[in-house]
Amino acid sequence: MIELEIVPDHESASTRVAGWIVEQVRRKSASVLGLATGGTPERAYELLVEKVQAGHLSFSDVTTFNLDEYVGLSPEHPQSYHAYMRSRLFDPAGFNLEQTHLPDGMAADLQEAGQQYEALIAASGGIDLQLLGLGANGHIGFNEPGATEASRTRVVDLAGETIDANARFFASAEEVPRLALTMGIATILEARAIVLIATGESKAEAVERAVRGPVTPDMPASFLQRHPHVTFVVDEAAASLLKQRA
Ligand SMILES: N[C@@H]1[C@@H](O)[C@H](O)[C@@H](COP(=O)(O)O)O[C@@H]1O
Repeated sequence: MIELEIVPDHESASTRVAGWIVEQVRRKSASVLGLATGGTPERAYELLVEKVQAGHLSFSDVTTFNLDEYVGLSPEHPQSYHAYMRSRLFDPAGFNLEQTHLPDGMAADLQEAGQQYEALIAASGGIDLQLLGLGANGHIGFNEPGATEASRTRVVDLAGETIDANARFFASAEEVPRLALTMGIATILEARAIVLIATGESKAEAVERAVRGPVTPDMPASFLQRHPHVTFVVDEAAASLLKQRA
């Protein structure tokens, strides 16, 4: 069952999601957080940084695991998810980089890197709270349509629409990597709690199909229906089709 929180706009969705993370860390300082990239969670990260800088929050005992990374981009590449996380959250919120983990998209053996990532997550005790964004095509992490419920951290081909959607962060679509290393659906579903943030009209169809549609690899986010503690925080625009067809 997916729980829905419909809020007016992106700002209130960001506030809600940041609040969720704050509550988790206050309840358990040594929380293991699963983190997401993309444009949607940027504001939530900003709000968390403000709290840390004001002395109201500390991530000093937290461990983090990110969902995914492009294959072939070094951590220094400005569009790598390593760089994204360092600039948006890890550096300004005072993380020690040893607390943070992202898949190694530069590994010589990517399959082995995926297995090692799974082992690290397991050794940490598992993810307490996983933050997710949502692709307009229904992807979570980089689990594109076709991803199976049993999938684990592995190399995937990016869908054409994902390459086009993410081209805005690169000089051109040609520069967007074609491959990524991503946690699988099974990896994500093992988190104890999941919160997904989706805002804007471009996500409305994916939200509606994920929440109401059949559970199918065609809509990877629909697998979240199988998780006992998952909440979607969506703004009015992203909830528009849910409301229309209610
Ligand atoms: N791999 C990421 C996802 O983790 C993210 O949730 C999604 C949506 O991105 P945005 O928030 O920019 O719409 O696409 C990216 O490609």
